[in-house]
Amino acid sequence: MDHSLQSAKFMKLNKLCFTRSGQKILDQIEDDWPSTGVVVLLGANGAGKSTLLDVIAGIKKADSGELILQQSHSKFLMPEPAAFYPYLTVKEQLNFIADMFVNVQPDLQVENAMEVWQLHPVADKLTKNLSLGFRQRLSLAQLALSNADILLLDEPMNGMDPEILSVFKEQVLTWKKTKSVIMATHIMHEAQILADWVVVMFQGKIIRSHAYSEEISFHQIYQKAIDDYHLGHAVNG
Ligand SMILES: Nc1ncnc2c1ncn2[C@@H]1O[C@H](COP(=O)(O)OP(=O)(O)OP(=O)(O)O)[C@@H](O)[C@H]1O
Repeated sequence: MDHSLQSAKFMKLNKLCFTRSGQKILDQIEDDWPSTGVVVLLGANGAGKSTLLDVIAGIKKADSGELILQQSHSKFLMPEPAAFYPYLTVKEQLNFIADMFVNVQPDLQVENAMEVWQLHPVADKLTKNLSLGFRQRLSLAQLALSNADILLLDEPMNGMDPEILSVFKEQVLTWKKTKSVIMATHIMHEAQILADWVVVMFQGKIIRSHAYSEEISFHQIYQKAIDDYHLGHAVNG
């Protein structure tokens, strides 16, 4: 574990709230996250992970509270499900993203992204006809082309075959040296290999958040966080 991560905080979540139809989807979210490395968000279905990523990305606006970044940063979200222009081919979709984000040698960078994420077999396929695994690859290729320094990944490992999963892990380990990678996932045993920081969400709240040390599994951290939360509630109640 890199202990410098604990001091080099860069993103402050200050009492973020997001309520819809009377449900507190984000309930006074408060936390500080490090400037580089991988922050993993764990939580049951409906805990609020995707909503939090959307608020950080700026796709959803919190009803109250604020997100404070130490400097200005570019952000790029890999949403779940992945979203593309349905009638563009894979190659056209990547060229479109490169036009927006890539200043230097866009053709070369598109080619490189296609190579890394093994997209050549589907280069001329319409994005609407891609399988789940290839949609994830294309979404990750877009993320790489964005050159953003905060990468927000919502369930990135869904549908990946073992070969592309190992490419994914290799890429994340490279990205995390210089970028902040914030990832929501249910695939705990793979995520814990990549993590520097772990966050557990429950019913719109962050109930645990700390630097991650490999001595203890995500499964144990998650279970203990939930147990302690219920115990705290029982004691307080
Ligand atoms: N715009 C909205 N209007 C009403 N309810 C919403 C809205 N956005 C999210 N929700 C609800 O907020 C809750 C949290 O959803 P969210 O997708 O953030 O959870 P999650 O932790 O990502 O879940 P999962 O693991 O299933 O992806 C869910 O109950 C969802 O139905």
